[in-house]
Amino acid sequence: MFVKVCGLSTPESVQEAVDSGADAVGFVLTASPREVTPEQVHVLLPLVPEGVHAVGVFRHETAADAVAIARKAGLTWVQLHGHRTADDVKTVHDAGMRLIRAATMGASVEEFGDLGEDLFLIDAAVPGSGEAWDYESVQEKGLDDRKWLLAGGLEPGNVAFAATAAGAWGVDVSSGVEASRGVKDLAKIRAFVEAAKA
Ligand SMILES: O=C(O)c1ccccc1NCC(=O)[C@H](O)[C@H](O)COP(=O)(O)O
Repeated sequence: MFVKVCGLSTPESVQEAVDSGADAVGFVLTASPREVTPEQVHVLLPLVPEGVHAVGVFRHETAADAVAIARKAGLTWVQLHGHRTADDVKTVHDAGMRLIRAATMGASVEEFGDLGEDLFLIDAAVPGSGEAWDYESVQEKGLDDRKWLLAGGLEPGNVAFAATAAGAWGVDVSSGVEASRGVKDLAKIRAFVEAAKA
């Protein structure tokens, strides 16, 4: 099970995610209680070993702006929330970067299609809100062999059930490993990664 821990902003939380075995870590470079600057990401990046994807997360930015900010931060992966098109995927790939494209269950049939992204993510209506949803309902979307991540309201206690119910290839978490909004709980990060990997 691929595991991404998102919304990291301190050396301790990045180190804990990496040591716990996370496959990817996310840095929120858009308006959020978890927002970090490209300069902060630069300081945190040396803690992320080769093989663990470091991802810049964006919501309202254009793909071109996201690429520019990610480049400034030293990142080669971007995660784009919101309505996105094949042109956005091309913009990211033309920049030599890789893309996690995020959608919600309310997205159109086209948005649920494979637009060429490297990973697809299905999230709650409001990203980073900690809201759980009907994970099993994804099964009706026919994602079959797609590489996709489940997100929204996951936590150490429900990740195994949720990933199984949804048939997810991987999982992504932020709120469920926090002590309070924007403040990561190191023990919860470890418990989450262990539960997901188990
Ligand atoms: O974390 C945010 O505040 C955020 C803001 C804008 C776009 C994306 C954001 N976060 C994305 C993530 O942290 C994950 O992809 C996912 O939404 C986590 O959901 P949850 O575990 O329910 O917080």
